[in-house]
Amino acid sequence: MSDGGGQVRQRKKNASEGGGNRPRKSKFTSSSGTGTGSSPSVAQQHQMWARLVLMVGIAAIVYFTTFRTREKKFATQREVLDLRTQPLDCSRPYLEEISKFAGCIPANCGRFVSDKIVSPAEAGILLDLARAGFELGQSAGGASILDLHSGALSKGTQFINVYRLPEAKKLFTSQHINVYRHVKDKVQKAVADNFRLNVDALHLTHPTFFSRLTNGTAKTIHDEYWHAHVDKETYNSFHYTTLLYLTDYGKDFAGGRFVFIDNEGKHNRTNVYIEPKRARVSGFTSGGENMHHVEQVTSGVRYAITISFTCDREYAMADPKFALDEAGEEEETSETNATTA
Ligand SMILES: O=C(O)CCC(=O)C(=O)O
Ligand SMILES: [Fe+2]
Repeated sequence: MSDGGGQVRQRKKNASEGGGNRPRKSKFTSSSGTGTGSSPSVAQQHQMWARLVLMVGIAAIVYFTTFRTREKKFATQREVLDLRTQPLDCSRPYLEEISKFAGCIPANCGRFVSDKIVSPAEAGILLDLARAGFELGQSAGGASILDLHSGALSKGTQFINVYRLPEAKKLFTSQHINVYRHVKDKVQKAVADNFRLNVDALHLTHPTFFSRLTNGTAKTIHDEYWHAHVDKETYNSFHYTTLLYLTDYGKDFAGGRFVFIDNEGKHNRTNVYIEPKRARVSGFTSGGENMHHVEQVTSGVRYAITISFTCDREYAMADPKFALDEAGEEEETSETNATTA
């Protein structure tokens, strides 16, 4: 303590002596190399460091108390969930729109996850179907889609119509078709039950598609699957989104968790994670209350199906016919939808 006081007094004295003599003093300092002139003393350096550390500390406290991201696990890989739900307030635009559709208005907006709607065997059959489909075409980047309704299949940097490929005839068996329809019906019922809707007021809509995600470098915008988005904004027709996972996070692939981004006020957010698991179904209202993204896959292959529903009859879509027996007819009527990824 007393040393410090002495130095302060000494500095004051030096300063008053310095007066109009600065050039001479600085010459002396540089030649002697003692560092007593313009270079800070050790005590001064300590003081500077202390101030810097204090400032960084204060900045860190301000940052971490102002911008906070919490993390919650909604469904982990190890759990086997009958049903887990999270009610939420609907976003205003979603509520305004959905209010027009009697029988299709949710009791609450929100989200659910269940491992009991689809059996692992059914998911296995759909995985075989997906693998067989993606044998015929894949994106040059990390995200491929196969839409069995429109026939759209990623190929290189474009989309082709899978139903125009002769090989497709052998691929899609009646077992595949039946399981696909049955699974869709069960998922539709689960959405109706969870949000207390009239199941007949809910219609399958497009795009409903298989996805295959890898860590491949994105070649087009369709490969960039990891951006945060609101489904109602990305796909105008959606009112309820469901996802059926066909492969396992942590076993078949790394990364690739599904993340809801819950913004609480301006600076606080909670990331709510769903770890994909074979046969796991998640469902949620497609408005701004359920902003989400998919983490980038870092290794392996992630397969899932996005099954989407609308309340608007105008956007309703029939089950896929896989009408390969009437291929000629299909070729003319199928539209390649290149906007799904
Ligand atoms: O595959 C997923 O987990 C989510 C995909 C997605 O966000 C979407 O299809 O809109
Ligand atoms: Fe989405």
